[in-house]
Amino acid sequence: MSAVLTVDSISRAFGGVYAVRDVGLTVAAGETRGVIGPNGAGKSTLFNLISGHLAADHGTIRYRPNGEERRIDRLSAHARARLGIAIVFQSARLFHGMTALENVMVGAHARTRHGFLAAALRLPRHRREEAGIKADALAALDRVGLRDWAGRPADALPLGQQRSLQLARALCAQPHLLLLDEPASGLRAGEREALAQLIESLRADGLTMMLIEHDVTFVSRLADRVSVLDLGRLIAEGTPEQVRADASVVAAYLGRETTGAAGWEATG
Ligand SMILES: Nc1ncnc2c1ncn2[C@@H]1O[C@H](COP(=O)(O)OP(=O)(O)OP(=O)(O)O)[C@@H](O)[C@H]1O
Repeated sequence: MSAVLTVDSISRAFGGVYAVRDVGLTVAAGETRGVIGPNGAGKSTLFNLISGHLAADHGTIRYRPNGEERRIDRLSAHARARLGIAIVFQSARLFHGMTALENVMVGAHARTRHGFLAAALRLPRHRREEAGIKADALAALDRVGLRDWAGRPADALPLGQQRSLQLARALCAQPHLLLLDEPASGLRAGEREALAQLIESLRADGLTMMLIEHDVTFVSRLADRVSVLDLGRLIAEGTPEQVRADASVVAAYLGRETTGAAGWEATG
């Protein structure tokens, strides 16, 4: 199967300390890739390097949503978003005081062609585009099970549904590669299950995803393959079963993080 994403020897340091060091990985079309590792391993930094919210010091990133492969590591985050790379950040970034629908529509405006002037003047082409965005936003809300919440204030949603709303905002752009940074963190059991089912259904639709997750049971259920980072380096990669049996992975968790070790053992 062809690769959607090829990261080659990517590095990024902060104040002389590597957050990500010489990491290379390939994500196949339609794959769900888990990314795990102890606190501070470099997982979020890796995602920001892929989405363009951080610039790499070294290394290349190539992307092939369909057809031709291109180098994207010098492109802005906005340009990468337009090419279909969407990221859902760990912390909720909703626009308060807006409805659920408006929150999704604001995300979609980033990719409109006519821009601010046409919107400000309310030109016909803008109104047509606006109607299209609204339809896409409603479809995205429907996809995550929030269609009935479209007109309600985003702040009124429980945390689990706020996460789904962020996912809807990402899906509204019809991405080819979706990066999810700990989408289940802080959720209650029922909310986690709903989120897992949603991710499974996106996977069944063939969407290529990368998923940072601390809970090894959760990631093992969802991921085709798992990449393990520790202290900025990629220390293991394989199926969930393979990485769980990898001595260096077990050592990284047991050595540095009590909660991680507990989560690890719980998977048996
Ligand atoms: N903007 C920044 N400025 C300085 N240091 C940073 C910055 N972002 C990340 N780091 C450092 O880089 C390292 C990797 O951090 P990162 O957030 O990528 O790890 P992580 O694996 O996502 O951790 P967690 O599981 O705790 O979210 C850490 O030592 C962190 O302190």
